[in-house]
Amino acid sequence: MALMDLQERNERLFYKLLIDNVEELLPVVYTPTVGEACQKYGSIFRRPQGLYISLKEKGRILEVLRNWPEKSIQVIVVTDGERILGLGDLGCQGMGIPVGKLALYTALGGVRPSACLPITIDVGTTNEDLLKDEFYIGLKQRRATGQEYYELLDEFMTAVRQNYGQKVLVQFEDFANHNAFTLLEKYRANHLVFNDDIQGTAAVVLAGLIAALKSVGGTLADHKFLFFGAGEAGTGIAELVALEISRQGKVSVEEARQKIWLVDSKGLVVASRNEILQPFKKRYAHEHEPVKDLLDAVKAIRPTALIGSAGVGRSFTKEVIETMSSINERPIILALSNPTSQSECTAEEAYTWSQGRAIFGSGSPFDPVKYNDKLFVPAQANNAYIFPGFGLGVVISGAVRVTDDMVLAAAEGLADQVTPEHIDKGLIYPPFSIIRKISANISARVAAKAYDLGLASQLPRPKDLVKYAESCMYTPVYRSYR
Ligand SMILES: NC(=O)C1=CN([C@@H]2O[C@H](COP(=O)(O)OP(=O)(O)OC[C@H]3O[C@@H](n4cnc5c(N)ncnc54)[C@H](OP(=O)(O)O)[C@@H]3O)[C@@H](O)[C@H]2O)C=CC1
Ligand SMILES: CC(=O)C(=O)O
Ligand SMILES: [Mg+2]
Repeated sequence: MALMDLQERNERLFYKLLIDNVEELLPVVYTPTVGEACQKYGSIFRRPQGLYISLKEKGRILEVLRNWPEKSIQVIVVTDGERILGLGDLGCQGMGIPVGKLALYTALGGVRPSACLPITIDVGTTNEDLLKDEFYIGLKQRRATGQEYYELLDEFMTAVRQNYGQKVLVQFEDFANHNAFTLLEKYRANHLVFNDDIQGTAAVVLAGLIAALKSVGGTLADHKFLFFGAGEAGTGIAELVALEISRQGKVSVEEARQKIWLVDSKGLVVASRNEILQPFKKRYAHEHEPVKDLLDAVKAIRPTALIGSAGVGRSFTKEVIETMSSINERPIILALSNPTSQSECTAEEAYTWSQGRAIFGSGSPFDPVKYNDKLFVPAQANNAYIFPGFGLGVVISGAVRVTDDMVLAAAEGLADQVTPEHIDKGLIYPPFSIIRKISANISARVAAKAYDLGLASQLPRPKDLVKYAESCMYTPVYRSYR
C-alpha cells in the first residue's frame, strides 16, 4: 500500500526505488505480495490505477478507452481476473496483476510508464465470497460466457486498434485457460498480441532448461519432461520445448513431443482417456496405461525434469522428490506455481529431500538455503525475466505481430545471459539485480528476429540493437530546471 501511494504521488521516485532495490521490492510489487493485494483489493482500494471495462460498457468501449488521459500507449496488459496466479477467480480485484506487470515493464524493461495501460475487463465473477462482499469493486453477477463474452472481447480488440493503431502490444494475462488459448489463436494472426502465461512462461522455462543442461549434461532431446499441470503454463512450455528439440535435432515437432508427458487433475494424460481432450493436451496423450497420481507417474515415466504448473501447493511431496532423486543424479525440479502458498514445494524441501542434488527453480522467490554447510541459491523461474524485454523488443522494432520464433529468440537471449559462474553456483538464471541488462539483450534478440522476419516497421534497422535498446529505456531521473 505504501508503494502504491508512492507510485501515485511521485512516479519517478517509485521507479528509482524499484530499479535500485529490485531484488528486495520485486516480491512486494509482484508475486507473492501482489496476490495478497488482489485478494484484499476491495478493502485496500483507494484510487483506480488502471482502466476498468465492464459488460455494461458494451457498445461504448472505444469511448471508454478515450477517457484514459495518455494518448500514446505502447503496451496494454489486460486481464479478466478469472485465473489470478494460482488463486482462482478474483474478478475485478485482479487489477493488481496488470498494474504490477506494467510496473515491471517500466522498471525491468524500460518501457515509459505513460506508455503502459493496465486494463481489467469485468464480466462478473464466479467467486461466491466476492459476490457476497460489500466491498467488492466489480459487477456483482456471475461471469458472462460464450457469445456475450467473445463479442465484448472482439469489441475491445477493435477499439484498441482504432484508438492506438496496430502497434500497441496487447498482453493477455491470467485469463482462464478455456478462454486464453482461444483468444490467442483468434487474434495472433491479425493483432499484436502476446499471452504471458503461455508464451512468456514458455520462454523463461526453456531458457532455464537450456542453462540447467550445462550442469546436468545432454541435449534437450536426451531428457524426459513431466509436467504436473497441463494448462496454459504447462502446455505453453511443452510446445516451446518441443519446437526447440525439433529445431536442434532436425526432427518433427510430433516426434519431439514424445519426450514430454503431462499430468492433469485426472492423472497422466494418455491416449486411452475416455474423454474429449482439449487440443493443447491431445498432442501429448501418448500410448500408456492410465496412471492416477503424480508419484506413480514419476515412477512410470522416470522423467529427468519435473515441472509443476498446477497451482496446487505442496504437491511435490517428499516421496515425489526422493523418487526423482533416485532416478537422477541431478534432478531438475521447477515449482512454477504462484504465489508462494501454491508453490509445489519450498526451496528447502527440494534441496533437503534431494540431498542437495536438485537443480531447483520456483515461480515465487525463496531465500537461499543452507544444506550440509553449503549455500544453495534458488532460481526464480518466472516470466518476469521475459515479458519486459520481450515487450521492449516489440516496441523498438515496431513489430506488428508476435511469432513463435520471436518467443524462441527471447528464450535464447535469456539463456545466453547465464554465465559459467552462474552455472557453477547451480543457478539457471542470472540475478534480477542485472535485469535491465538482461532485458536489453532479450529485447535486441526479439527485435532482430522481427526484422529478419520482415515484421518490423521501425526503419531503418539499428546497427547495434543492444545499444539501441539501452538508449530507448526509460530511466527515472528528475529533470534539470535550469
Ligand atoms: N512461474 C511463472 O512464471 C508462471 C507461473 N504460473 C502458475 O502456474 C499455475 C497454473 O497456471 P496455468 O497453467 O495458467 O493454469 P491452468 O488453469 O491453465 O492449468 C492448471 C492445470 O493444472 C491442473 N490441475 C489442477 N489441479 C490439479 C491437481 N489437483 N492435480 C493435478 N493437476 C491439477 C489442471 O488440470 P485440468 O486440465 O484437468 O483441469 C490444469 O491442467 C498458477 O499457479 C500460476 O500462478 C503461470 C504462469 C507463469
Ligand atoms: C507469473 C505469472 O504470470 C502467473 O503466475 O500467472
Ligand atoms: Mg500470469
